[in-house]
Amino acid sequence: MLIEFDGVTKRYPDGTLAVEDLSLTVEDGTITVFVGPSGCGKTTSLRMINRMVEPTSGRVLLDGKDIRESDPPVLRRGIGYVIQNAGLFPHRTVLDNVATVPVLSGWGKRKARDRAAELLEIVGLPAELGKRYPAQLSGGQRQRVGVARALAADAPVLLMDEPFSAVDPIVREGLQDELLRLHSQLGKTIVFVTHDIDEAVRLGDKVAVMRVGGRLAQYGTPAEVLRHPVDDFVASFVGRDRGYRGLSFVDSSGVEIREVATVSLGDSVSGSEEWLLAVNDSGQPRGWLSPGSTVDGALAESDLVAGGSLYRRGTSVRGALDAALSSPAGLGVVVDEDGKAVGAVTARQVLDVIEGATADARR
Ligand SMILES: Nc1ncnc2c1ncn2[C@@H]1O[C@H](COP(=O)(O)OP(=O)(O)OP(=O)(O)O)[C@@H](O)[C@H]1O
Repeated sequence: MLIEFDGVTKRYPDGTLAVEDLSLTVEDGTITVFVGPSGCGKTTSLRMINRMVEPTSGRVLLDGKDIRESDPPVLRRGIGYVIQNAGLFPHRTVLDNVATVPVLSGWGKRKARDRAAELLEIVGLPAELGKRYPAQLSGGQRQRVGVARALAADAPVLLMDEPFSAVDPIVREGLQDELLRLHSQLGKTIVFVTHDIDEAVRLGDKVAVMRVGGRLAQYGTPAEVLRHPVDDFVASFVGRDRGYRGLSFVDSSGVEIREVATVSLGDSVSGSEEWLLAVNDSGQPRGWLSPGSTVDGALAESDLVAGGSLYRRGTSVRGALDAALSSPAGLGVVVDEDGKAVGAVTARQVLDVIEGATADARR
C-alpha cells in the first residue's frame, strides 16, 4: 500500500512544532525508515499514519485516499503497530495476546488462536511459549510476540516504533534479520522509526533523515544518504564510520575467489607449509590449522585456530573485507548458500575492487 504525506504539519496544543511541512511517499511493499535525533518528530509522523495523532494541516493518503475519510478504529485494524517493549497485555497469555486483533475483528476464538499459533512459528518462537505470560519471556522473545501480534490482522501496513531498541545488540541483529526475512516473504509496507543510523541503513529500502523541529533533512536510499549527504546536519548524523558503512553497497562480483587448501576433520596432517582450512563432512569451515602443524591420527576441532567471519558469496564487499581481516590466515573464507567453503579472498583483492568502485563513483 502506498502512503503519502502531503504537506503535513503537526503543532501540539502547547505550541510545540513536532513536524513541519512533511511531504514524502512511502512506496508500496518497501521498508521506509524514519531516523533522526531524539525529539525530531519521528513518532509523531508515524502516528499520523494510523490517526493516533491528527495533523494540524496537510493530508496523509493511503493508496490515494485521505485517511480522514476512514473511521479511526477501522483504519487501525488495517495497520499493524509495534512499539518498544512490545506493549503486550501482561495478564493475557502470549497466544491470547497475538489473537487479540483477530478476535476483535470477529474471528471465532478457536480460529483466532490457530492463527496466533501459526504466527508464533512465523516469527520463530516455539509453540510452547504460547502458554506463558509476557513477564516469563526474554526481551527479544517479547519483541517477537509484539511483531506476531501486529501481523495477526494480516494488515498491508506495519508501523514499527523503535521496536528493537530495548534489546542488546546481538539480539537486535537477530530481530533485524528476522524482519528482513519476514518482509521478503510477506511483502508488506513497513514504516520503521529508529534513532540508530546503523539500524536504518540495514533495514531501509529508503531512509528519511529528520532534524529537530520536525523537518525532513534528506530522503533517499541508504547508499545515497551515506554517500551524498545533502548538508552538514545529515553528514554529521550519518558520520561515524560512514565510509566503512558505505561498503555495504559496493558490489562484490569483481572480487576474485581463489582456491584454498583444505583438510577434513578426522584426517591426519603432516607439517603443511601453509594455513589449511579445516572443514567438516558437509564442507563447512570449522577453523584453521597453522603452518607446520602435524596431527597424528584424527584432526579434531581442538587442534584448530578459530576462524574469522565468513563471507557469503555474492553479498557486499563489507563482508568480504571483514572476513579477510578477521581471518588468522589472512584469507577470508568464502561460503555458498549452504555454508560450504568455496574458496578464499585476501584483503588486498577486496581493497582493489573497492578502489575501483569508488573511482567509478567519482567519475
Ligand atoms: N502530546 C504532546 N504534547 C506536546 N508535545 C509533544 C507531544 N508529543 C510529542 N511532543 C513533542 O514533539 C516533538 C517530537 O516528538 P516525537 O515523539 O515525535 O519525536 P521523536 O523523534 O519520536 O523522539 P524520540 O526519538 O525521543 O522518541 C518533541 O519536542 C516532543 O517533546
